[in-house]
Amino acid sequence: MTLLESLHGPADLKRMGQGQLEQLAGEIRDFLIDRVRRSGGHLGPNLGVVELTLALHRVFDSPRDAIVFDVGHQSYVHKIVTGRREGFDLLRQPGGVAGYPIRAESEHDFVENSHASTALSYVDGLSKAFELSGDGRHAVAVVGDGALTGGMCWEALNNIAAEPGRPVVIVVNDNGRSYSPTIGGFAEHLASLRLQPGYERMLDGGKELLLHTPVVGRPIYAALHAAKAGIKDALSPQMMFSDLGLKYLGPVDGHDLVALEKALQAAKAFGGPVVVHAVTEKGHGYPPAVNHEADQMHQTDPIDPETGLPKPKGRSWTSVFADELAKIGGERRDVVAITAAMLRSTGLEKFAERFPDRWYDVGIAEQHAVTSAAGLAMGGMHPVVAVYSTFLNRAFDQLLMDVALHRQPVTLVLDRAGITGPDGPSHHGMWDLSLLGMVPGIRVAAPRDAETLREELREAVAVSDGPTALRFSKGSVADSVPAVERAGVVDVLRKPSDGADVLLVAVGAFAKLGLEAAERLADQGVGVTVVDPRWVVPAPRDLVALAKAHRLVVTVEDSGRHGGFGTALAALLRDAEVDVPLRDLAVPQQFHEHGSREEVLARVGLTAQDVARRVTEWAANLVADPQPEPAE
Ligand SMILES: Cc1ncc(C[n+]2csc(CCOP(=O)(O)OP(=O)(O)O)c2C)c(N)n1
Ligand SMILES: CC(=O)[C@@H](O)[C@H](O)COP(=O)(O)O
Ligand SMILES: [Mg+2]
Repeated sequence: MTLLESLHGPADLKRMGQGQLEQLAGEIRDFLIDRVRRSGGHLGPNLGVVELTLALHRVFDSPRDAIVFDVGHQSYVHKIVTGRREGFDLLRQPGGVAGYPIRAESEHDFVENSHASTALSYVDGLSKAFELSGDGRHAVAVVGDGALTGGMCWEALNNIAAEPGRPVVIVVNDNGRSYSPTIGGFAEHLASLRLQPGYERMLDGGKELLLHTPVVGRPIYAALHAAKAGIKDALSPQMMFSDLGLKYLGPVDGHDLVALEKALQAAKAFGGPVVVHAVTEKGHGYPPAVNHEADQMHQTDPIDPETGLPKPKGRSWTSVFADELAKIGGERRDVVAITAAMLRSTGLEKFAERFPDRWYDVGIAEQHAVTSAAGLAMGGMHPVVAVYSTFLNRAFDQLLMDVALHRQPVTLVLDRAGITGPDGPSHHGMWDLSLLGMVPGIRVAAPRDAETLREELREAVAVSDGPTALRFSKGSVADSVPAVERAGVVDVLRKPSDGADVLLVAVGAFAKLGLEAAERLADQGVGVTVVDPRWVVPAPRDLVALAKAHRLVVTVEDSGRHGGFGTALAALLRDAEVDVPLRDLAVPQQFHEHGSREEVLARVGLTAQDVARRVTEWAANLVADPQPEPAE
């Protein structure tokens, strides 16, 4: 039996000797590589925290002590240590362990939200609760150097530093990268600390020397020890943490189990807020990850054992956007691009390569990204801010009050809109249409294929009197879906020659799903007109006339139902006093567990078969008359 097989919980870990721990770390690395190559996932980040996680669970007593992982994508080792090794056979799949902490999975898991920069706020709150309950529990945050570029971290630090008696342990997992190298002044500060390896060791060495120097050694040591704090600050680089009043321990080699345990024990005993600065390497122990030129396998798809590379996928929505924006950049010098630490994965890399002085990486700081964009727009630029749909939530007030209130020409490109899949409930892009529908003056497009993405992106960056947004799904771009005719700004995708009772309005990537449903319904004798509104906020008025010419309107969208497109179109028809019944099919307003995109869509009833079945039910209830008004 391997040590990994004998590991059923943190207690087993605490009984292991140094040699066993080193062996266990190797077995865990082999296990991670094997499982993640098969299922996909965050291989790089988790290989980087093997020793750190083992040390954390040996020094602290989870779940009595709360260990909170920021983002949570680096919690695989934590899951292995807390008895969930078997669940990795179906990592990020239904029935297997999630790729992030899940409270229902284990009492050792505290935070499920994968949005970055929250861990310090959680441990601030937890430590206050532990202090009030007086049971001496520790609140420990594991926060990456990337997450530390998020504003919430500094809001939390401002509070944590104000309470010198509150035992908060902040473990900075510093591997120098988010996806790509972490940017900004703070990242440079951390780097300067990394470059002062073990000035603690230097101080300890001086102490040993003096204590062994006869006669004069001890008095000199005593004098220096009394002045240690001043000496240390003089020797150590200017440190933000200590200037904030936080005890700083480090930098510590994040792959040295002994050093890590020593630092964490000191932090645990300190009795106040303390930062342990662990220097780690993303992908550590696996050269294909360490040397991975783009992002050190921050997130890898399943790897083909034949080629040793991720399995090829179709052309992505992101790549279509990337190419078109780069072309636009050559035509429009005012167009600039902003990323929140996700240059490649949001498709801005090509633009950045072609226009090196017209793009900005602001760190994991979506709020700052949007308001900075408002500033760029006020200065005469047209910023394109590319973020994943779910992360726009973070910057809603900035969009509403810093961009839209000032009618600034900022374009948001929302990748991963709709159900994403393996990254679970906090990653599905199901909130953007509900949020954007509240923003006065914004115009939002939902392209259905590559051609409409190109067209609607150009239309968006041509708008100069207010914000615009585009939303498209994760993964491979939909096959081209041609229009058979236009009705104003609306594309008609299917129009039965013998008329139709049902108007099916399919939003964005769901155009193809709408057409497939219409074919199923035609086989059952139900006539369906399928249209793509293209611009979905505000709902286009051309849909009013189309609705009047049918007996039932059905909308289908890859977005949350509450405040979605269906809700908006129902309001438009109501205001136009059109009393054709409308039924809206959308993502149920709940948190949806991980699975593949297809599995989750099937789970929530958004397949062509589901749509056809629901429309059949609704069409069957249509009264015999009145006949629809003739098309205008
Ligand atoms: C608000 C928000 N924006 C973007 C992301 C996407 N994201 C996931 S992990 C990551 C990088 C995190 O870097 P770091 O905190 O240094 O952790 P590491 O991967 O290096 O362990 C990013 C940008 C996110 N999870 N949350
Ligand atoms: C943890 C995180 O926010 C991302 O790394 C997430 O896994 C999205 O990955 P995709 O880029 O594959 O959608
Ligand atoms: Mg990092």
